[in-house]
Amino acid sequence: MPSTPDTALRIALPVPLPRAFDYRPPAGMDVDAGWIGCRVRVPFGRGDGEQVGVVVGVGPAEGGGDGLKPVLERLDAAPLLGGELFESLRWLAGYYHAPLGEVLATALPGPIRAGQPLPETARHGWALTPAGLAAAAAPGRDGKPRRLLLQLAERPLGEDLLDQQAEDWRAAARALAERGLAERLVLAGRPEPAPALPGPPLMPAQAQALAALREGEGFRPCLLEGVTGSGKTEVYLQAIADCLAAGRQALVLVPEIGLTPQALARFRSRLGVPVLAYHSGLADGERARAWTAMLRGEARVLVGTRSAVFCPLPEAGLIVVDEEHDGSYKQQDGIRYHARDLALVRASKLGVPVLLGSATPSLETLHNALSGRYRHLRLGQRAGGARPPAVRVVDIRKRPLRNGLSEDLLEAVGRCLARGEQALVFKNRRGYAPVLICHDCGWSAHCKRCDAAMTVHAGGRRLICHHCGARATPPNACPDCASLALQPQGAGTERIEEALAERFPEALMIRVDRETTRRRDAIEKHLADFGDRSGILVGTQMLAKGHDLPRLTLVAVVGVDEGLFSADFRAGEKLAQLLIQVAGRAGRAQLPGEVLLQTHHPEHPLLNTLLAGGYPAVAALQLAEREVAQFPPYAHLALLRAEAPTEGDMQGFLREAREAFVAREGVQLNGPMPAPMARRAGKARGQILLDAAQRAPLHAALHDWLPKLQALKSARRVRWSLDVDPTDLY
Ligand SMILES: Nc1ncnc2c1ncn2[C@@H]1O[C@H](COP(=O)(O)OP(=O)(O)OP(=O)(O)O)[C@@H](O)[C@H]1O
Ligand SMILES: [Zn+2]
Repeated sequence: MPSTPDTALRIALPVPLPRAFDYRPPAGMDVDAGWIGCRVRVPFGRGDGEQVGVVVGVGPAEGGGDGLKPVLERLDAAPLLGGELFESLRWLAGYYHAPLGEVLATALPGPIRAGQPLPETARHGWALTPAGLAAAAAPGRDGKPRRLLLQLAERPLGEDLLDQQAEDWRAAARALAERGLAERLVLAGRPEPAPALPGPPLMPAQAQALAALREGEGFRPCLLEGVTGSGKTEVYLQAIADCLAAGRQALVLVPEIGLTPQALARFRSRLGVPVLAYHSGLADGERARAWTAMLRGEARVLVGTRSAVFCPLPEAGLIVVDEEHDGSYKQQDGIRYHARDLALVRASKLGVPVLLGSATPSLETLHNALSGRYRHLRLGQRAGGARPPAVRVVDIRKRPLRNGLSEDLLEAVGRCLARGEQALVFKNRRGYAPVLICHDCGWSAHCKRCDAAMTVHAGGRRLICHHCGARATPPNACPDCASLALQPQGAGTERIEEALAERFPEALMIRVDRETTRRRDAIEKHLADFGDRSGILVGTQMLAKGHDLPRLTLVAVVGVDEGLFSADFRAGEKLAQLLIQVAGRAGRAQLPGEVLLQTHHPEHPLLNTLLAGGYPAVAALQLAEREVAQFPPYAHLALLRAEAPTEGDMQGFLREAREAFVAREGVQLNGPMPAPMARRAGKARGQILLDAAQRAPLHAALHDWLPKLQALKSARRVRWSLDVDPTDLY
């Protein structure tokens, strides 16, 4: 459209205001729809403040063009956020009731958001210098640098190919560069496809799933429900290979702890094209490069965690969401989006299949599959001849326990070690023991700032609050009754490790939890050190998925009971998922596996259902309960959370929020009520829960409510947020 004096550019800025801002085009420039999706630099705020925003509209200025400030600079010649991605982000802003400017800022990698030019995405490689060639011809000491030197003597190699061969070539390359033997350079042309390793021939169920996926055209949401070890990843790999052969790009989302070097190496060795990784552990520049390489179509496959769902897919062919039930797909602050749900929306706008895989699908997804909205593909058996593990409940009522471990469990570990195999003792909690309790009066050590017990660490010498990180020294005597009978209650991983070491002093043992594995690759290192030697692994949920340990034949679960009784309506679903996932670590190869569940409640319906019918039976039971109670997926929720230094401010805001709510047919407002954890880090916390049988009235109600909340004076004294489809009610 030709610019008139009134034409304005509507710009979304990364500020917490739910509107776009009008600016005048730069002097003497015509603007048209081609500006939409481009970044611009604009004056904003007082003085010479500036912001980088994205043009979201072009048209007559609201209230005339007078007085509008001009755009300072257009940063992109062609739209950065075009077509589908832009539409999907608009959907996201609408659905989560978040300002579009903040959504766009969340979607863009840091340097791009900050207005930097798009990074260079040319492929880099390594080649030998003349000195390097001479060194390669001469004899030398063997080692990683030497092996790389000999490889490069044959021809220069791209970094993507080097990545495909070994994760740790960079240190060797640096060592060669420091000695002037090799140098990094830009490679011309497209990557030559590396030889892809062939996969095993598919089993009939896998072949059927793949055939069903190939059927039809356009958007096809599919649930691939396959028991652990049934070969879901093989199906993804074949589907991705199809997609690549058709000349299209694939996006694979994996959970936070699923993006292991092992997993990446499997994708890389099997696909024969560079596979980019995308996760929060990457440097900003690397993320910007991966994002841009997808935008330019140079990259064909990207495997990443939650935020990878924002990668451009101009030539999309497939989206895979592995372990679709995993909690890490939901962002728990800022814009509280669910990456799986956004993946579905993107696939539908892109007109491509989306494959949701899990052994333990979320009840939301399962409900969609059972009601026919998604195709339901099943893999009922383990691949490669592995049998499902035998599961046994160990009743520990009135049985003596050694540091929380029953004799049955210890004997099973002993038998496993005697066979020369590996045992995993799994506890869904870290720390030496959960709480310090006075055996005489019942006093327990609580965090001064949170409504939570502190956890005993370091063999009893330290208390840590796992909610705010506060540390304290345990008192010598009970502050309430002066008794000296202070005892740690319950068994954490440290204490289990101690108990096992006492019983099996000779056994090789490692503990894998957040304390021992701060770094992303630490688990891998632990497991590599362990190798396939016989021994005991003690761990928390970090070990529950993803890892393939062929000699692991016994999984013993301690502390099942904590998950059986909880206020959270999702607790049963989460416990069943965790038990199935951790049980899935046992007996994945040729050796048969055994699983022990140690509990005080052997009659609990959830455990019995799980034993008799596996996850599908538990899911059916839970779905029936949710239907009766009208919880998701049979109802839709939105949660308004508020926290403030004083109880009064928090309650005042929630009271006014309730008054500002306009009643709407089909939407129930519950509260204000205290949050399940009513104090955290010294702040009082409360909430209001909205529920509705239908989404539309819920969203209409939120749409009316939000501007009123923003206008409340009391809102300035609290921190508040709105969570659409909350996954936990804390
Ligand atoms: N058709 C097949 N023939 C032989 N072995 C197979 C076949 N498909 C998969 N496998 C092997 O079985 C094991 C499990 O397969 P895979 O990792 O694909 O399963 P999964 O369902 O993705 O596992 P998880 O439970 O970790 O999600 C792997 O070692 C894999 O190489
Ligand atoms: Zn605390």
